[in-house]
Amino acid sequence: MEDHMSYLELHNIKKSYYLENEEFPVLTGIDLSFDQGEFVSIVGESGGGKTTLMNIIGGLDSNYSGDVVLNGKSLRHDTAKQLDAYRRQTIGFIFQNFDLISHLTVFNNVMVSLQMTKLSHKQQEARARQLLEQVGLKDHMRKYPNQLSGGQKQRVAIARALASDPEIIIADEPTGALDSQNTQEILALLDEIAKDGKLVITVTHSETVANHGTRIVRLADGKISEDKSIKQGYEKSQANELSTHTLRFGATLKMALENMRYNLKRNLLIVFGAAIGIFSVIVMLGLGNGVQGYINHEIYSQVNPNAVQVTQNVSDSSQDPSKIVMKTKDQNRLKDIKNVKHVQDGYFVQGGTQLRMGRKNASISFMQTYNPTMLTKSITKGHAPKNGEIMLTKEYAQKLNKKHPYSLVGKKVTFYQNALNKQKHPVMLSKTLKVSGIAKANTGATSVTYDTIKSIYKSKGIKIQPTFVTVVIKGDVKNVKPVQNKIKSFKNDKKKATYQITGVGGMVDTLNTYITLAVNVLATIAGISLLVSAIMIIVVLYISVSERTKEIGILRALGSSKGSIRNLFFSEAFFIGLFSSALAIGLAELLQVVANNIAQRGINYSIMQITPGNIIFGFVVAIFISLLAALAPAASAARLDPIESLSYE
Ligand SMILES: Nc1ncnc2c1ncn2[C@@H]1O[C@H](COP(=O)(O)OP(=O)(O)OP(=O)(O)O)[C@@H](O)[C@H]1O
Repeated sequence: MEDHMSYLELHNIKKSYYLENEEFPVLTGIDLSFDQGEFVSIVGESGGGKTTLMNIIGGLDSNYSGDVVLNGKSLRHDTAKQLDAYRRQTIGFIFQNFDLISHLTVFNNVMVSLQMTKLSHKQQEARARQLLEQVGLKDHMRKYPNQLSGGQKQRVAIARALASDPEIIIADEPTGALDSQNTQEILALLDEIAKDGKLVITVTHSETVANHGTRIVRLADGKISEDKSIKQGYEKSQANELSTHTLRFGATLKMALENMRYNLKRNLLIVFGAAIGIFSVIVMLGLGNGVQGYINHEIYSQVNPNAVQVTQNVSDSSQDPSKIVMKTKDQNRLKDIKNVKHVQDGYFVQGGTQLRMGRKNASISFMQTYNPTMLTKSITKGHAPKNGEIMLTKEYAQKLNKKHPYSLVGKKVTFYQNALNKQKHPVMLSKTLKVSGIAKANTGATSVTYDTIKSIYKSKGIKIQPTFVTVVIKGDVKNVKPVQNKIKSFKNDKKKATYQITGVGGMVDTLNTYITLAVNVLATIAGISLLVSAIMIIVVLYISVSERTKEIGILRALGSSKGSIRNLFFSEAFFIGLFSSALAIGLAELLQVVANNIAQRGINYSIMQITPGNIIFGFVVAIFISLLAALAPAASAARLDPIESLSYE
């Protein structure tokens, strides 16, 4: 009859394993009570269910019948989160095979547990140092587990188990892998812990270990066959467990970094592989900007971007000449558009034009009135035509003077033009004009002023009306597009566009649309390598999960929640994304320097222009894709069963 309540009580614990519906009972009704200050050894034949019982006591297994009661409170109804907290705070595990995390130093192995306590970072470090000194590892803190002897590894495990100052230490064959010398030392440490008033429960096959404790419990056929006290238990501890929380995101980030550093070569390759995709996308975007800029630069060096030529939209090719006239009504409408400075009359002279100078002739297929779309800087010699003057392209000037086309500037030429008069009779117009200047080869450049052409026609009684107008736009080039869009938006009664934008302005617009399209297609193709990168990251993370199954089991035993395990892999993916985008951007910038250097020499223009927006885009896309790729592997890591993970080889 119990007249007092023990610290830890097991009530009628039963557990069976099932293989294809066949029941294998392992524990068939265990009743035990333990108190603080006891050092209990559980012995029994192999396969007798000792480990199974420890997993139940340790909160790793909740699939049993019966009850575990801690300090009067049953674990039965604890949620998964409460069991995590129980393992973190109340239980310290020590395993036969030490189960240290191989990519963390001795110090950091202990820190993993301490990071789950609410101590400040300073206090955590101080406690890690103090615990390692306590187990005699003062000089080995910076080593990795594979640089330690078996006995030393087990001391690290003990220091780690003590991190949160838990009340219960569970040691499953803690000396099973050790020689007799080390066994003695580890037993002495466990005895110390019990003396401090903790409850130490070990599973053992060794009589030496069993005789070292205060009590021996024997298991046979799933039941307790013997329970004997060999020594008086120690005084119960006065110290309190430290309060804890699960592994925080900052800690998982740090662990992910340490893991990447431990497998440096492999991770560098992964980062490099992932960088290729981002690199090609950024390069494509940068080249797109550059090519577009270059083409616009080339075009705008010959024409004025702030002026657009507008005609009536005569798609139905009707021969009615009155339909192509830009009437006052049209002009006023255009003048009223926001940012339009003024609208200027223009006239196309098509066919039947001849120039004569001395005995030389040049026939001109197309000519228009001089207007502000032409840039004065495209005039190589002389100036724009004034009234009574004509500007020639170099091509036509050469027809009149092959050797010295520029010598024509200032000379007189006779202009002949076939036309129909009011009575529809052919007449020949003629007028002597002075050559004002020679412009770069460009069809629109052979030109006279609107007033000049008007007066030439008027001399034969023919009245002309503007066949196009030039709309001049105020201020910045960025005002041009809205004006163009507005012009295109006017509709006639057939719901068709009333006007058409002709000349280079319209062409630039179309060209830019095509370039943007081409760049997007290329960037999408480059994006396919992003997909390859993403698949690679998924594969790598799955491999990482299976490689680190044991580590996941250890972390779960130490009390990390599923969420922390998930975060561990998200952290790793985050770094892969971050580092690969940084590498990709670095490489792209480097390529940009080289490419622009070459381009400057060739075409005098920086052909690759990576914008800050492109860089931010690269970072965001890389990290987003990496995190997306981590979704499935991280979830599968979090789903792993802690007991199975711990026994994973
Ligand atoms: N996941 C499992 N599925 C099926 N059977 C299991 C599983 N885990 C353990 N067992 C079985 O339950 C029994 C008890 O196993 P347990 O590991 O608890 O024994 P043990 O007393 O710790 O043995 P040992 O002293 O050899 O370590 C064994 O027969 C084992 O085969």
